[in-house]
Amino acid sequence: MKTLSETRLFGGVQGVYSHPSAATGTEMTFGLFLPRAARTGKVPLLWFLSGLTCTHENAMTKAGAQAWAAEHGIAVVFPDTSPRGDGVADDAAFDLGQGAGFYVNATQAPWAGHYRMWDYIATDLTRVLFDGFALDEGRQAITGHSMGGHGALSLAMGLPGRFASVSAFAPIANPTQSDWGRKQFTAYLGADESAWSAHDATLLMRAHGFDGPVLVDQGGADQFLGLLRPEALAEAMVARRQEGIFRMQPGYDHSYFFIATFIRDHIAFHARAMADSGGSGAGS
Ligand SMILES: N[C@@H](CCC(=O)N[C@@H](CS)C(=O)NCC(=O)O)C(=O)O
Repeated sequence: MKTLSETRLFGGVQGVYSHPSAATGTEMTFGLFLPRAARTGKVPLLWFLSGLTCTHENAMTKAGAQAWAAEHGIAVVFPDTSPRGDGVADDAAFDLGQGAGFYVNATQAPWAGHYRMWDYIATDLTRVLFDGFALDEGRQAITGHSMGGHGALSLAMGLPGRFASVSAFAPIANPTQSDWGRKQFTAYLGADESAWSAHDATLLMRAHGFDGPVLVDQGGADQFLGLLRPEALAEAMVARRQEGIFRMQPGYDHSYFFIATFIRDHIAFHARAMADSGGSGAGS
């Protein structure tokens, strides 16, 4: 692992690091905020998965998470959204290829070689984080925005027991029924739609839900509402009797201004759930 930068803020440290990933076969960059408490003991970890076109940097610099993470004594990791580099397949469209990994393991050419973002998050980056930093593997939670909200919800429901809580800002909530999903799943996973359902938050919610609290915020003036399909997830949460809160926020769009407005609530929500979850030890 290489340290690219470490900068003091809110009494903690905002680091940027890179490391070789066996999952993607590339060098990957991530941001990690460690609160002051990490100097003397292991702290809980919140994952923040970003959306289309983002690198590790967007949420790290624009979401405003660190002030509240420092207050609650929790770390926040900001992973990249895809493998990158000259030897990595790409597409001219902003919603496919580099910056648009969709948190799946691609099985189709030309993507299968490097686009393994599920394994990257679930396994590779997990080991780098818990082996390299003062983080409590038994206290993890996950959030994300848009494509990253899709990633957070599908990883949380796909890896039962791992995350104490899950939240999302304007998630791509029902990708198997949206052009933000069908296009990418066809490219990465192939035309057989049976391989897609493990990556659709609405279908996962209908099938088994999440064993813990869920918080979803959606802007009412989001320019991508038709692609995000929040109503499908909200209906599935009610049908499942899922513990959780779905909030429509009138007037808010899809931007980081929306995220920055509500991030305080999400950090407090996850801090509470991770404190309740026991911690120290058996993270899976
Ligand atoms: N560039 C796209 C929109 C991409 C977009 O809105 N990306 C969101 C995530 S889905 C984002 O976080 N962008 C980066 C940023 O705002 O910093 C378009 O023009 O339609």
